[in-house]
Amino acid sequence: MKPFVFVNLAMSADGKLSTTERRQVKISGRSDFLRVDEIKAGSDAIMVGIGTVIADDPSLTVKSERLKKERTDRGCDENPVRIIIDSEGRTPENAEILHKGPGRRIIAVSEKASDKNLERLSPYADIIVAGKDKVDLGGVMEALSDIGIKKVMVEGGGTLIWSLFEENLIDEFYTCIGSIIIGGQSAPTAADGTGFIKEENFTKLELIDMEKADDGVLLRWRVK
Ligand SMILES: NC(=O)C1=CN([C@@H]2O[C@H](COP(=O)(O)OP(=O)(O)OC[C@H]3O[C@@H](n4cnc5c(N)ncnc54)[C@H](OP(=O)(O)O)[C@@H]3O)[C@@H](O)[C@H]2O)C=CC1
Ligand SMILES: Nc1nc(O)c(N)c(N[C@@H]2O[C@H](COP(=O)(O)O)[C@@H](O)[C@H]2O)n1
Repeated sequence: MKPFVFVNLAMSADGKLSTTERRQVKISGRSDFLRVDEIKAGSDAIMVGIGTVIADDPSLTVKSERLKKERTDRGCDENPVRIIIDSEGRTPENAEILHKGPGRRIIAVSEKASDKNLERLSPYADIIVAGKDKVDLGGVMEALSDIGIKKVMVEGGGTLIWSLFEENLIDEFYTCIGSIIIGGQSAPTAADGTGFIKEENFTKLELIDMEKADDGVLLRWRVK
């Protein structure tokens, strides 16, 4: 069993998630910020790769007081369970995600993570060990389902999302395309990694919704 998994990203009109320096940039506008807060508050868990934690130092907290209250009124923590995919347990101890706002944190590591790192991180997060070198994402999804997590929002970045597509673990894919060009061959995109080579392996999507969002457009796709 696996939870329902959806990706939400903001990308530039040329398909970039940030700059070649992998610096966090503002891509979407105010109305998208509010939409993202709503879908985050409606999720049981929110997942990012260690690359995003190191580049952006996000907190991944729910921002609106109303949405936080709605969560606590229905018996949930203010914030969804925050999950980091981090083979070696490199997450910095002072990362925002480990400190800001109440709620459970999980760091999914592989067997490569040192005991020292596991000891270092265990005061801040529950640890799931899955996979030999890289984190076994299918195994993590099963473990999440076993602890009652039904809906996972993936915030990025492109390396993690690529692996989730490759392993057919994504159900829906939402992108807010902003009205800027970032450019740069090595700037991250929505699905980096090795890429599919054969057309028959491409992930096929069905467009379920599109709407204007500020100066950009929000596209919602379902994986066929
Ligand atoms: N615009 C937007 O909406 C967003 C933009 N971003 C941007 O994306 C960039 C970060 O993305 P990126 O560098 O791709 O990093 P990711 O956040 O995708 O993290 C990737 C890392 O996760 C670890 N990992 C462990 N197991 C796996 C696995 N099975 N598959 C894939 N990864 C695994 C690897 O590190 P290890 O081997 O050490 O475990 C890997 O390098 C930043 O520039 C950030 O600003 C990020 C989120 C949203
Ligand atoms: N939805 C969206 N729009 C943008 O313009 C963005 N730059 C991002 N980036 C991601 O949002 C996360 C920030 O989380 P916190 O505010 O710290 O909770 C982070 O992962 C960014 O990469 N998203």
